[in-house]
Amino acid sequence: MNALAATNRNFRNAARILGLDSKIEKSLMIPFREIKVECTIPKDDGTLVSYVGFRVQHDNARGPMKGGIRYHPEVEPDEVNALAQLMTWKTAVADIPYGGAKGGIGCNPKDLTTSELERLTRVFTQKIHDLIGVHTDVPAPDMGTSAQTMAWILDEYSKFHGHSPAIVTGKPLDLGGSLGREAATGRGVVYATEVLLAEHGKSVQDMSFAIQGFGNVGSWVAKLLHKRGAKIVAASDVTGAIKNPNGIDIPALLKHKEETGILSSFSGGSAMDANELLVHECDVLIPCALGGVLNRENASGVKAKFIVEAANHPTDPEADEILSNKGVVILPDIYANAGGVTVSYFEWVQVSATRKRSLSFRLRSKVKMVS
Ligand SMILES: NC(=O)C1=CN([C@@H]2O[C@H](COP(=O)(O)OP(=O)(O)OC[C@H]3O[C@@H](n4cnc5c(N)ncnc54)[C@H](O)[C@@H]3O)[C@@H](O)[C@H]2O)C=CC1
Ligand SMILES: O=C(O)CCC(=O)C(=O)O
Repeated sequence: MNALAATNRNFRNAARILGLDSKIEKSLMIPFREIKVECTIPKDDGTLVSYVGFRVQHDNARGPMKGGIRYHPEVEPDEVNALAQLMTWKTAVADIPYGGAKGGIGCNPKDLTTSELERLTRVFTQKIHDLIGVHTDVPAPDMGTSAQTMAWILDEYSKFHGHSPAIVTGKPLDLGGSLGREAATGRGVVYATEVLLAEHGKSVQDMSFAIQGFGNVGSWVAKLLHKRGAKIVAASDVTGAIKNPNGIDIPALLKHKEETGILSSFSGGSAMDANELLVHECDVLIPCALGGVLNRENASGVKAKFIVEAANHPTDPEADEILSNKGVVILPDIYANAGGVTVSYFEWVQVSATRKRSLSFRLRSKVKMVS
């Protein structure tokens, strides 16, 4: 199902349960602003290449709009709209004073060199700089982007508006980033999983896990679960999947991935088809990659008793219904993965407070010099 249709359907159901006024329901389904920009850059060999960049600002009733920037070939308007809407609900669930936004560029970052990625990020920032702002819309990393991407945005934005470290979160520590932001989404997923299992009289040590996606979120989830003594029986990324019924040695897998870039060639498990991971034998399935991966085609084959949505909207509404009928417990994305945006909020507050202190210090020094 189309990502926006799915998100709207879930929202309409929630609105009905809440007894939300139909006029408010309608206004919340229409985004505050949708931005679409052309981003043309010279590649390293001098040829020009054009991409389309998006930023959807969904709602700002509770505070500045907040959400990641994704670089992925499947980035398209409906998907970004859906993700922006989810950010509004997520910041409300986490009770942080933000609204929701999301952005992205339809590109494959793996096909671009570092300097091409830098040029693309800077051009995108030039196109949107007057529509984002420290108190209006604050981007962060998402799939295919990182602290480095945020540093480029910060630098480019600051050329127009003066040094503005609070314009992005998830930036490098040297530029005012927060300790723990990189791990925060995965850590939040693990805390949420522990609470969910405890409610069912279980603990992570008793359970077997399958993890789809081994990037920022998936690798932190795996690392932290493994540290707690959980058994991870399957893991995947875009290059393939591996399984080991006795539990994968996660630190060794992380090292292997860093050295080779290929998860499925790890000798501590046997390779399997990446799609198989979703229907692999396990107690808890944690999708940490793309949206819509659980759908009517594969939902009936899911063996897990619990699904923790670390990715955004990994379960489409048709799959939701099939899984619920099977008694599978699903922990929704807007709760399960809210650790990232929560630490982003702390980073934003810290850097804003530091900037205010340093401005008032500079002002006091000037007054002193004058007097
Ligand atoms: N980074 C963050 O702080 C947050 C991320 N999320 C969500 O978590 C998910 C993952 O984000 P990140 O880890 O940041 O992205 P990332 O770019 O660091 O990692 C994505 C991972 O997914 C894998 N992948 C891509 N296609 C796949 C496929 N077809 N099958 C299996 N694996 C595949 C990639 O190989 C990579 O390992 C996304 O849905 C994102 O929106 C949610 C909240 C915050
Ligand atoms: O940290 C942030 O501001 C946004 C994180 C994000 O994009 C998400 O939670 O999906």
